[in-house]
Amino acid sequence: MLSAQSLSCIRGERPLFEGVGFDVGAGDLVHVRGANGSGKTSLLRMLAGLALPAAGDVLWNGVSIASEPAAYHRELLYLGHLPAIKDDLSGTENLQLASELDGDSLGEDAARAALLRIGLAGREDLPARVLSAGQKRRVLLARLLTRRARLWVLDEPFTALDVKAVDMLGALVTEHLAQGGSAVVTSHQPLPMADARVVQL
Ligand SMILES: Nc1ncnc2c1ncn2[C@@H]1O[C@H](COP(=O)(O)OP(=O)(O)OP(=O)(O)O)[C@@H](O)[C@H]1O
Repeated sequence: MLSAQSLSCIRGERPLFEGVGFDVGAGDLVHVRGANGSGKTSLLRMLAGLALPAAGDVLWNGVSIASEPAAYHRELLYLGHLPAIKDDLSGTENLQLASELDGDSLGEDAARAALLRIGLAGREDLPARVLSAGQKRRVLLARLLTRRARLWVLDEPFTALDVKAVDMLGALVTEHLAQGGSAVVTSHQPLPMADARVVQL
């Protein structure tokens, strides 16, 4: 269970938000909403342990994520809103590299299978630099298939996706929740998945 407790964020001199609190248990989906610049990405970076709150704390199963970061990161999959993929590497290589950075090992066949399922058949070996924006995002999203994590923290995952890919991602999140996973998602659009709890910044 993830617990955001009275989180405050200050950027420069400006308080962005304060007193933000919510819990995310097994099977829960939280939709973080707010205008451009309201602090959604800043909040998600705090939840991922990549930024410290000005006040408040983030707990995972009752323990501050700052005190046991390694244990927390094994349970977490954070996908930022800019495609964090290497342009010179193919989709397959990008997935394998991401897995290595997580301390795991992903076989080439498994990487290819994930890319196939995410709709990139025939594009597996192209350098990411020649992929379209939506295809690059699909490479990033393929990590949802190749890495087991109980908590998904996804920043604008629907950006640049076509209608089919939006449905596919919605189905992946729904499946993850049905298996007892949890997810925190930012999106300017209503989510295609049912029963999201909205946190408004
Ligand atoms: N390191 C920083 N120093 C100063 N200001 C920052 C820093 N990082 C972010 N900001 C500012 O904090 C505000 C919130 O940024 P953030 O990316 O969290 O917003 P957001 O809600 O995700 O926006 P969007 O909907 O446009 O993606 C913005 O005004 C941004 O310019």
